[in-house]
Amino acid sequence: MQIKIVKDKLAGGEAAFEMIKAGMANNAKVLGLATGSTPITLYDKMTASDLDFSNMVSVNLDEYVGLPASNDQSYHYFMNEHLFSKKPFKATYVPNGEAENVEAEVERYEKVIADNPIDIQILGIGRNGHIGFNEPGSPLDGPTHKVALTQSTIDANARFFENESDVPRYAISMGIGSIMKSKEIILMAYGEDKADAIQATVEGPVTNHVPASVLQNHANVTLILDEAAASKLSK
Ligand SMILES: N[C@@H]1[C@@H](O)[C@H](O)[C@@H](COP(=O)(O)O)O[C@@H]1O
Repeated sequence: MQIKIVKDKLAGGEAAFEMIKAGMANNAKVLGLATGSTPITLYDKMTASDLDFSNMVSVNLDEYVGLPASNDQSYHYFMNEHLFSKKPFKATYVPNGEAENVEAEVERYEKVIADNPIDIQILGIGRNGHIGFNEPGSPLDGPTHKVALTQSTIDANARFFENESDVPRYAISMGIGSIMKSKEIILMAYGEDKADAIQATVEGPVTNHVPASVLQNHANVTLILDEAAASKLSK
């Protein structure tokens, strides 16, 4: 793993942007995209730039089950708000959380990934080490699947909803196996809330108790961290 320590999340977004730009100059065509607060500075940088994404395809990691795309907490809404409404892409894919048949949607989405192999995957990380919505205990080689969110993730997301009971309990997520097929992976983490997860990801054993630790087995991973997120690393 390569580790880049940056001053703050603005510098982190810029560093990730430069890597995407270099990847696109090197023929990258498919970006794997993430939601959460972490990638916002990257998306801001992308929308402010004159880099042309109209030949690029994007494939998002995950979506809540049961939230309509019009709900401002859905990941469809988030992506439109922060990126897609401002930067045209050739095609953008996000799992359909409103699908009546979730199993069929999971299969359709895995086919989307197979048809659009991801060149550069952007990741954030949950406080418990989850990537996408692959919670601790997820198989390290699994495909897209329906996930029951853990209480820690529900609690972390509760601040965005009026009541805790409004937080969705399920999501559709790209599997860890699907993520690991990406040619290049950029994981960003900022703030001391993420320090334990980053320490376990980088220095702990590869275990599905810390899903991000599997990235140790990937040949091309860069972690972009601020000082606080990197503060528990031993070197
Ligand atoms: N499914 C998303 C993840 O993709 C994201 O990495 C995580 C951390 O969010 P934040 O970046 O807001 O800390 O939140 C959610 O669980």
